[in-house]
Amino acid sequence: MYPFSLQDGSILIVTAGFACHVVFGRYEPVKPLSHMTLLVFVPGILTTTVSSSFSSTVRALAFTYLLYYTTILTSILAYRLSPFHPLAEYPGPIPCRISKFWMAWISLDGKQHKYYSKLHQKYGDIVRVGPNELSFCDVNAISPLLGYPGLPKGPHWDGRMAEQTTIRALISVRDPAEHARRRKPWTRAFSSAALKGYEEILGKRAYEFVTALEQQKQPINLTQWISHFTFDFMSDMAFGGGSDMLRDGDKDDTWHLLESGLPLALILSHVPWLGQYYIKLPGIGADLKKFRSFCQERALRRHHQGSQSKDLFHHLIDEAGIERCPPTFAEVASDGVLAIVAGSDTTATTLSSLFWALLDNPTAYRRLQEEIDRYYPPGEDAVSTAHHQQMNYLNAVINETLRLFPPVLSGSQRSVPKGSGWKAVGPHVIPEGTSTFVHLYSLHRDPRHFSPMPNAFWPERWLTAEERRSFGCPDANDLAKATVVHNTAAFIPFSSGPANCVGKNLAYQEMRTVVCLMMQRLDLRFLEGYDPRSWDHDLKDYFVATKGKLPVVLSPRTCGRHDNPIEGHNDSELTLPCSI
Ligand code: HEM
Repeated sequence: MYPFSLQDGSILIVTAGFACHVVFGRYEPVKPLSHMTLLVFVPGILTTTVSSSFSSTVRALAFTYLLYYTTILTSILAYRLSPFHPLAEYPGPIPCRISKFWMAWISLDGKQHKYYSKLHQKYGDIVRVGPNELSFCDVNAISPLLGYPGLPKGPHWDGRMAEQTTIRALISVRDPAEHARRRKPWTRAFSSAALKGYEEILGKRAYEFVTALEQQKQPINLTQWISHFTFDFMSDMAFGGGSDMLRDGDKDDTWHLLESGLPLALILSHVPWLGQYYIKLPGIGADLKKFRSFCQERALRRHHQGSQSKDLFHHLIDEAGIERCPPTFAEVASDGVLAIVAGSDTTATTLSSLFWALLDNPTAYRRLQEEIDRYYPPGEDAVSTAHHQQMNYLNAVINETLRLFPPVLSGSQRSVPKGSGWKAVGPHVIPEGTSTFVHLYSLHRDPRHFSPMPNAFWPERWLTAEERRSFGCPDANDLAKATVVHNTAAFIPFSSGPANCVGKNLAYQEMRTVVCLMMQRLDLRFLEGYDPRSWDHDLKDYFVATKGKLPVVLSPRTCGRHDNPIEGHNDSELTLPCSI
């Protein structure tokens, strides 16, 4: 080694730095041992080439590491910003193009959906939001990216589910063939026949929920009550019970564990290789780890108890013995955790947003109340699903809520597999190794698809002009003159294609049942002093949205039809169409 001059040694270090960047770019090593080798051992060995030029080993080490890291960083920076990068043609802010750490930083405050939305307004329908990632606000991208055969799930799951080293939850299975195999029991679990079987479990929980609400004499935080209800219901479905948050509150801190782990999970999804460190460090992500082991323990208990009813677990574990190759317990346990996370927070967010929107829009509240009173007058069983399909206004209110506040605000990632070459999305070529997603928040509020008032809660947009008239909308005539754009192809709150939300029908059933029962039996109003504008402000995007408080005052309805309990409230959104 000693014959090296400082110049020769430096050239060697710089060359090794470039080589290191190439290795990272091509093989994307994630294991800490690979990182140690490339980032610690290699420069350590290279120090010997320059040590004779320095008065001490410490100085030689400092020089080598500094030069090595500077070379790597310069090389990465130059490449990612250069016209030679495969995504060079796509516009995006410089920090996004340089590193995913930027998005990890931006997403910390839960406002990444707003950030992406601003980027789409500035840069257009396709934005480069990471060195190798594109966000789409383009209805024509839905089918190529998400539809059949679509693209496999993206690497963001590698970080999010890092501790699931051997068996992964369905949502994060990246191999399409394996994903299709794992999805089979889920599809059966949400067939029409299976859903019919869940009516009893749902009805029982919904009655408990609304009865408990009826007893509340003081103002309540409705989001918390709804969250506890959805959690109890999904626990019934996934683990045959074991949770009674409605009765006991969050005494085990479970809901807190679920939501407090979300910001870290989002960071890990932006920088997936960090996941390998997260699983090894005992203090990091304790809440996330605790929540997952809590669910796993419930799954184990449910497995030992055996079947009490045909719940979700019954189908997932294949208790009926239908599958030739039944899923393993490990697979089902990890899917049980998924059922709780995917099934409770999403519906809780939608239901909470729905009641917020109704209370903020008295005309919509009144119209829905009238419809519910027509189909479910006093004495009528409001948890029966018999009328759900005919209830156009109810379905319009749910869809309008999902349009404005999709619980997965920024959509779910896909990636163009390495070795596949590229993927065509209309006239655009998306090179292999690129991660992509359709940004739901931007797409759902795009005036090219939803107009007028793309940012306003206006359920009437989901009705035909004829239906609008049948509701006696005073705005119907004015709207007949306005151009109403309503492109349902751009409405994908449950994503799309072979890996979309498999629980969609259960979610609709649950939301319709709860809304009908609550509005049959309760009047709601905002607590005086509550500022409705805080809802949007408090809504945070941690892949699954989290929401703020919704303070409401409840009063039992004594007879079926009531005057609008919030008559006189300033209903600014709904006066707008008349002035178009
Ligand atoms: C309003 C309610 C809900 C919304 C808006 C929603 C939305 C979504 C979205 C956007 C995805 C990602 C799909 C993708 O990767 O493309 C997803 C996946 C999933 N959801 Fe839902 N979800 C809801 C309720 C539920 C419920 C009640 C369940 C029941 C357990 C559920 C179970 C799942 C599962 C298992 C997946 C993974 C599907 C797969 O990868 O094949 N979801 N959901």
